Amino acid sequence: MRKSIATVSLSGSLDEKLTAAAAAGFDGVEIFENDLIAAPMPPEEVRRRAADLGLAIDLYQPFRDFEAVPAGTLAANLRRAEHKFSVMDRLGATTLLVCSSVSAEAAGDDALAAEHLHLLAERASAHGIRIAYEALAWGRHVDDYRHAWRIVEMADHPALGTCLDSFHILSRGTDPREIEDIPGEKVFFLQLADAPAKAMDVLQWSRHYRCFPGQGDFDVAGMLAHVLRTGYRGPLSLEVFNDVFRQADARRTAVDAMRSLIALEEDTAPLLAGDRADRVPAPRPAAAPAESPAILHTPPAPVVPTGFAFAELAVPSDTGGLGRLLAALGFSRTGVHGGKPVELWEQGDARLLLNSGDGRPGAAGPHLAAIGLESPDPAGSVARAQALLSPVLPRRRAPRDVPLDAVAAPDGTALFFCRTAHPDHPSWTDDFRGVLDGPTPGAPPDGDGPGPIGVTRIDHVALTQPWHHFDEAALFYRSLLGLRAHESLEVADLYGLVRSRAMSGGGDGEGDGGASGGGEGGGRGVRMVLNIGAIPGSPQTSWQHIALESEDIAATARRLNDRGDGGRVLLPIPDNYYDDLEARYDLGAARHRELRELGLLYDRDEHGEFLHLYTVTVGRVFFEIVQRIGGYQGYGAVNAPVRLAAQHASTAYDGVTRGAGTRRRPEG
Ligand SMILES: O=C(O)c1ccc(O)c(O)c1
Ligand SMILES: [Mg+2]
Repeated sequence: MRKSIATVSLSGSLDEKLTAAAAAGFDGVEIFENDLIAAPMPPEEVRRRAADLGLAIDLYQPFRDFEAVPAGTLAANLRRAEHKFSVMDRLGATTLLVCSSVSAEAAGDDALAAEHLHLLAERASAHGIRIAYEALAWGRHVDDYRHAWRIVEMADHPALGTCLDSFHILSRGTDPREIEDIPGEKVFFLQLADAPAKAMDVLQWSRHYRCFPGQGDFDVAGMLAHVLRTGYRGPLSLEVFNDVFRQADARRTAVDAMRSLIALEEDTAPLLAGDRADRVPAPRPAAAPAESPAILHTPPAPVVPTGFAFAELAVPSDTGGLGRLLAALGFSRTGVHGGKPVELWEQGDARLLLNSGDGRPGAAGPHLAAIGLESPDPAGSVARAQALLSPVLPRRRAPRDVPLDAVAAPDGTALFFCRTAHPDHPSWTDDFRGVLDGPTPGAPPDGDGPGPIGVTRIDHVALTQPWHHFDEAALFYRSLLGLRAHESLEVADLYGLVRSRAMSGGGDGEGDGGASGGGEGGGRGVRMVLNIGAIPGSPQTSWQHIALESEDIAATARRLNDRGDGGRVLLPIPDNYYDDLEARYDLGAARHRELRELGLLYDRDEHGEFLHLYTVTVGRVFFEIVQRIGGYQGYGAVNAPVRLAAQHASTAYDGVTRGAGTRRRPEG
């Protein structure tokens, strides 16, 4: 369907807004009056500029406090309207949004409101203009779309219709099903916005917290399906008042906005496809056939990753402290790239790349630069990513390298789509045939490392997003990879509150813990966690981490401690944590003692239990080792505050000594 965006949703001058909307592929815009008033261009030039950019001006808005007023005010309001009509003539805009009155002068008199709107529509039609009447959720007398529609119906003028706005409908919990009682040709406009669930004044909620569909808690797709069943075929237009978007880069916001509409169409299509023929309204003269879900454009289907191929860490110049940490954690250096300073480290099916040639300038030590995802169809993954407007990275990194498909996530992380060691597809691991320049650090002279500790695979990867790009990133990863988003959590840090959202998918046992394995490539799917990053200048740190799976974490922890590595590389957990754990759960004295001695953290959910431990941090990165027992679905978020506090107490790891401020740990 045609896609539009209100200029109020983007930052900058009117010209910057139009440019950004066009660059992101929008077909049209709603011009918000304040944006025009403040613009140095006359309306004719705005019209030309929009036309040059290929943008239609689909709506001019808002016209406020018009209806059901005393006679004197009505005369003044009609005069005001005539001025707007002439501005619209100059702009070439043919639909004016009138929002329900908030004025104390307005009467709660539907017949009077209808009479006045009829008058307005009559004046508008002389200019070839249509009036779209919208119920604001905080309108003085009209705050419900059904009420606005009753008045429009009563006014009965061909140039008068209604404007539906998902925020006003869904914020108040109004039943959206009655939308289907409105004839599609009387829905003159459709505005879409999502919002996070909040118990607050609806006007403040609307003006500050709206977000793009898929980024909040509303069922926007469900509402859109109702609207499309009326036969409405006008634009899908985003009208998002949001404090962050008002400040953010307009071009980036516009891409985020477009991605959200593409994903919304995709989410809505199956709702319409399920329509029975007898539920589809008879086609109305002015409307396109309603039975065709093909009106919704859908991108290539997601190729859900079946697992992690690798995680790539950028390290400043030599692998140093991080290499020693990996060796202590039982990884072996098994290969080096033929043409670049990139090492492959492995343990079980967990593969890590240490790239010392790709440090981002100014990056504070090692950071997670790329994620390799196992894809049953790497080309399909890239096609999906492109359809969702993610930049595709150059396909071949060097002439001899195995071709690897990769795209850039909004946070700069590169996502590679891999087919590891599969007969039909070249494997990226073939690039790692270079000659190692010595044994794994910490290894005996002839050995390849101090030896594995039972790590089997990457369980999940946690990325930190700048606070103002969190919703964008969550929508990106979820829609691109076809993952299911879990509930948003808040975790207390010593110096802040970390918002955290997990997403997962692609496992054979998805939804029941994914513990069964099997499937293509033994895929158990991917789990990712997005955490909100620190506000610049805050002592909170934007850590990233890689969680590794062990099938027997107690044995893993014991092995680390027995060889003296535990005390060096593990994050110490305070005794207070274990005292509290004993109060919360009765796991038996022996088990409590073991958890305390080994420094393991514990959680459980309705599916099973979770045991985990953390390493110290190198640069921005640390590792977690986890064991999921019986299909536990979470991430141990309840323990994150203890981890964050311990991390603040522990200084950066140099590969030799543990940081200051740490406390005793059994050394085996
Ligand atoms: O917040 C407002 O005033 C406002 C104005 C116009 C709209 O379409 C709307 O949804 C809200
Ligand atoms: Mg609106």
